[in-house]
Amino acid sequence: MALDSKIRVAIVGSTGYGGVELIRLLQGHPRVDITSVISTSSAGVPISKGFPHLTNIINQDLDGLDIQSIAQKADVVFTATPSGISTPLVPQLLQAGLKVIDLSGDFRIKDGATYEHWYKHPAADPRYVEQAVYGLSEVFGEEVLGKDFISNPGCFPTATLLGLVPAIIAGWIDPSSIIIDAKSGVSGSGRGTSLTVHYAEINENLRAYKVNRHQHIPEIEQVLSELTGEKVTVTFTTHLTPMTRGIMSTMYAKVIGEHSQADFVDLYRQYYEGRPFVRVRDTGEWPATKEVTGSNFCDMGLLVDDRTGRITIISVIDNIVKGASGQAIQNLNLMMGWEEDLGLGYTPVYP
Ligand SMILES: NC(=O)C1=CN([C@@H]2O[C@H](COP(=O)(O)OP(=O)(O)OC[C@H]3O[C@@H](n4cnc5c(N)ncnc54)[C@H](OP(=O)(O)O)[C@@H]3O)[C@@H](O)[C@H]2O)C=CC1
Ligand SMILES: CC(=O)N[C@@H](CCC(=O)OP(=O)(O)O)C(=O)O
Repeated sequence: MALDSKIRVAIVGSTGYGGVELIRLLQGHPRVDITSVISTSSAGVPISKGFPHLTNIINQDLDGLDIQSIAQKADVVFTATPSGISTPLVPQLLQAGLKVIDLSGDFRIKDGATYEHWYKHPAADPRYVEQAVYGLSEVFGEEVLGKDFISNPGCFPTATLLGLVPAIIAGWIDPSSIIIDAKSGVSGSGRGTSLTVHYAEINENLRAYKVNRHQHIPEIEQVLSELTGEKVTVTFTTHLTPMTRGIMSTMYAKVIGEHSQADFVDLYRQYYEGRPFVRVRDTGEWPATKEVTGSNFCDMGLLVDDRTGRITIISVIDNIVKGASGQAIQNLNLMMGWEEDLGLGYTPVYP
């Protein structure tokens, strides 16, 4: 491919939050042309009809979902579809010769029985689950290069794993002691309405949900188990907060060995050196969700408590950007061998 040539991209689920965000971000990408935006419910309608903020930005009608048509129009497909939809869809796209980046949870969990236990519907064909590369960019990015099929991580696992991985790999925290307390804005649950995200239910309210049964628990445990070589289980509680975007993951773990606060900050900065999207704060400074809104950054702070022997790590992301569409584009860049941050240089929107 010539240096200045562009690849053609299609988006399935382009009327959802993840899909619309892919359009916003990809419009600024120098090596991508969006050639098909796909909707099962609004085919034939101009995308700007439902999303007036895209008027003059993308001048296209929504296409219906047709595999052969996608294969003619595109080289790469993002599937930003609800859980269960990608299971039969992605194999068809791959068989048609397309490269796929799937934003759903359908191909993240390597063990089919575990997937079915947590997601409550049938697991995907194990051959495709095996083929999928888990695209937590800063940790497994090297495995993404040249691959055809990337399973993009979940939003909570992205914030949480980026906060835990350096200490876990170094063996500086006890894997059996990890407790994670996470909060999300309501856009994390997608564009479909439900009583829980009704304004009167969420405004000025804070609610824990899916306690001990969240589908991201096996995803976090799978990665930590792979990295430590032992079976890791975590306590993980999610909360819904009255904000539109943002995830904050607060993690606690027992420190192993004699490692000071300065040692931990050095460890994290070294691990993420050269990675453009992770920013480790100075001691005593803590990130807030607004400091990453609209961007692909993951900001984190950490503090060792000598009194309890525990460390507290706080990590924030924008759930739709680094937690979904931004990381998916980061994976596209890594897959194609481009600069990791190509087209992703967005400064957070503040305030
Ligand atoms: N929102 C977030 O913060 C994050 C989301 N994710 C994951 O990304 C995926 C998309 O999430 P999100 O955009 O929030 O979800 P939304 O509910 O906002 O959008 C999903 C889209 O999928 C399309 N769709 C529905 N049924 C089908 C079908 N049978 N075939 C093809 N397309 C279909 C719909 O569009 P239409 O009816 O027009 O076809 C809909 O707009 C999900 O798997 C989600 O779990 C992951 C990380 C974070
Ligand atoms: C606020 C909110 O409801 N968030 C969703 C995130 C869902 C998601 O991203 O699902 P997959 O990654 O599994 O596809 C949740 O907690 O279930």
